[in-house]
Formats: sequence, structure tokens, C-alpha cells
Amino acid sequence: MYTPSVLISVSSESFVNLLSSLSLDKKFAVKQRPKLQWLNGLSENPDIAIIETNQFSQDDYEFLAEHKFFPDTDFIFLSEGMPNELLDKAVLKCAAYHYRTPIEVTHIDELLEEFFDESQLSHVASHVVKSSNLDQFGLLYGSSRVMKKLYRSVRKVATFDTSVLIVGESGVGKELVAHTLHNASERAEKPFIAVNCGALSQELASSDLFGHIKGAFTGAHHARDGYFTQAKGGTLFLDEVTEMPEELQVQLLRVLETGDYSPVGSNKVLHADVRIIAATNRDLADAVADGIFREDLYFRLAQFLLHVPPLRSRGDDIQGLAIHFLAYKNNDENLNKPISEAAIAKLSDYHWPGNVRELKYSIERAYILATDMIDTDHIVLTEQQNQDNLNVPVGVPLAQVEKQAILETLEQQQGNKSDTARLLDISVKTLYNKLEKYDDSEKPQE
Ligand SMILES: Nc1ncnc2c1ncn2[C@@H]1O[C@H](COP(=O)(O)OP(=O)(O)OP(=O)(O)O)[C@@H](O)[C@H]1O
Repeated sequence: MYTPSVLISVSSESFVNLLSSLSLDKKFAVKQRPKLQWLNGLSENPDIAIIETNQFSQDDYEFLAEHKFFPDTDFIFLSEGMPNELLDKAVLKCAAYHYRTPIEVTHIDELLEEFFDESQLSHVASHVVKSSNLDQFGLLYGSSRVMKKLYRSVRKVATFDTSVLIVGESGVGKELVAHTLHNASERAEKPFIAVNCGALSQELASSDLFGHIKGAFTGAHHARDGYFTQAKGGTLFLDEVTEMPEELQVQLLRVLETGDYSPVGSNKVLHADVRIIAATNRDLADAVADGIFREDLYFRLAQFLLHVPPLRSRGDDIQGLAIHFLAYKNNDENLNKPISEAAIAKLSDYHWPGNVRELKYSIERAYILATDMIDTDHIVLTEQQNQDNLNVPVGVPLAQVEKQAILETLEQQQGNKSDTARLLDISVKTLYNKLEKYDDSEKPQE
């Protein structure tokens, strides 16, 4: 049995009493540090850190930031609840649990129990990697600590009806996170509608979002529901929200503030019963600074921020996901192609700029290239190819060639869909439709 380590740094009598009532040392290797030395204690990378944060300071925040908020540690902050913006930021960045007095001892006890069980699982999972060994949370697969932190944040925020902003590089799984959040919320039985804001046309965008009545504009022969109405009672997922046309940002902000909207051409006011989840792979601070995205809309959307970690920071999940995707492929094709240790090592050593989408695609391509066992030669990594050439064996179906051209250009353009569409001479909308088709073709099951 693995014994997880816990760093405890509390000094208030109530917190000391609370923790001593839990008899932590029966299951955990406990290290106590005086209040002012908790930062030193973190340098030993404990599995869990229980910290009193009544006087959380700028220095404390900077220390955490310098160490990337200690992704291997699960944090529990205890405080008397005085407002502290820096602490709020740290809670988000560390995906920490923050308990304010009066604290229910059973809540802490249950949480530690959960941490303990997870530490046993992950300890085993790091030795044996088979497809079924990857933990699954909703539509997401992954057993790394960073993913488990994400699962906990998703679980926490799912039950509230606040807007959520999901940030992360292209292909990390932001849409899957949004869908998982929806499925874990009370709106799960109602629709989940995903909208690619980059594909909304300037002219028709209002009608796409809010609908229109018959005759609202030339060509409006019939009334049509917009996404807000289609998603009624459920969730509206605004993907690539920074690409939304300026005028629509203003309209969206108004709906978020008033809760009401009107279809184009109508005076009727409808109530917007949707939860908004937005996502972007852009640096939002830059988008706001460049004037591409409205700051007031950003604050409105980012009531809760979820950061999806890049694949390269997920350790053994890389090989776990590779085997997972291979298993799906074998299942679809009714074959049983294995993968060599060396090929797995090659996948694990790569830094995956295109994240999970790129990994999934590399497995698909290797699957086509290999007659039986997938070996290192079949794993063609985008950055190791001549960037101007596609590497397609003769006789590959045209649809596959098209897919390869699209995905490799997208990777070369670091996920920028507008530039990719321009280079391929197709519309952004067509690009979105095609990507959606590829993503759907192997959607993990719930
Ligand atoms: N944790 C995961 N487990 C299984 N499949 C995943 C996971 N994360 C991503 N994928 C797969 O990777 C592909 C890309 O995922 P998704 O579209 O959610 O990423 P994204 O971050 O929204 O991408 P983009 O920034 O380009 O919109 C999809 O095929 C998805 O099913």
C-alpha cells in the first residue's frame, strides 16, 4: 500500500484541533511545518498540503507561481474567510479546496479519504498501462494528477449555474471538458449546443444566436430558432469565443447581463435559460489588450476559469491515451494490431504541440501504415517531417489524404483555424465542419 505524504501548516487553535481529531498519521506520512515555513515544506512535493491561509500574501502567491502552482500537490486551504483576491487566484490556479470557518470536519475527512483512494489507484497505474487502466471522468480519459485535479474542479463547478471559461492549447480537449461539465450538471437531460464562434458570419451571427422571425431580412422565408432557444434549459458552448465578431460580443454581453434576448425582427422578449460555457486557445489577456475581445465580456464569462493542461504535462497519460485510441481503432476494424515498446517510447518522448488531437491522429495514421505491429517507423511526428510535404502512401483513400492535409496544416499553424483555412483555400466554416466530423468519428463513450 502506498502512503501519501501530507504537509500540515496551521497555527490557529481551531484548525490544530480540527486536524488532530482526524488521526491522519494512520494513513498518511504527516509532516508539520510552522506557519511561516509552509513554502519550504512544499519544496518536498508532498502529495497533499493543508495550509492555513489567513495571511496569504503577494510573496506567497509569487512563490506558488514560480513553481507552477505545484501541479503534483493537492491543496486544502483553511481560512477564516476574510476577502483576499490573491488567495482567490491561488485557489483557482492550484485547483485547491478552500474551507472557511466554521469548517465541517466530515468534509475534510471525506476529501482526504478520496485523495487516499486516488493515490492508491495512480500508484498502480504508473506500472501497468493498458487501455482500461486509464481513469475516465465523463468523456475524458486520463490518470495523471493534473487531469485528476481538473476532474475535481469540473465536479465542483458543475453543480453551480455560473458561466465557465475553459482555456488551454488547441486539441487539449476543451470541448470534451465542456460536454463533461454539462453531463455532470443539473442541465444534463437538456441539450448541449456547441457553437464555433470563429465560423459565425458577421451578417448572420445575430440570427444564428438569437433566431429570427419570418421576413426579418431578405431571404428569411421562415422563422428560425437560434442557438439560445435550441439550448433552452441546457448548455450553450461558445468555442473559440475570442473569434466572435465585435458586434455580437456586445449583444452577448447584454443577454448575459439582462438574461433576456429577442429574435432578429421581433419585439418579443425571451428569457435565456442556458448555462454558458466558453473556450479559447488564445491568451485572453493578449486578446483583451489587442482590443479583439471585450474586457467586460471576459469578466462576465470567466466567473470560473478551468485550465486544461497540455498533453506534454500529463506523463503516462500519453502512452495510456495512445493505447486507448489504438484499442478503439482495433475494435472498429475488427483487428488486433499491437504496438511495440519502442513506438510507445517514441510517443512518450514527443512534446505534442497539437495535444490529444495530434496523438489520436498519429495513431490513426500509424494504423494505416502498419500491416501488423505498429513500430517507430509508422509513427510520423509532424515536427519531424519536411513541413512542406505530406507523407501519404500510394493507395490511401482520398478522404484520408484530405484529413491528413487538414490536420498537418492545422498543426503547422499551431491550431490557428483562420490561417489554416486560408492556406487550404476553404472557408473557416468548412474547416470546422470537417474537424468536427473527425473528432466525432472516435468520440469516447460515456
Ligand atoms: N482526455 C481525453 N480523452 C480522450 N479523448 C480526448 C481527450 N482530450 C481530447 N480528446 C480527443 O481529442 C480531440 C480534440 O478534442 P477537443 O475538440 O475537445 O479539443 P479542443 O481543445 O476543444 O480543440 P480546439 O482548441 O481545436 O477547439 C477529440 O477527438 C477528442 O475526442
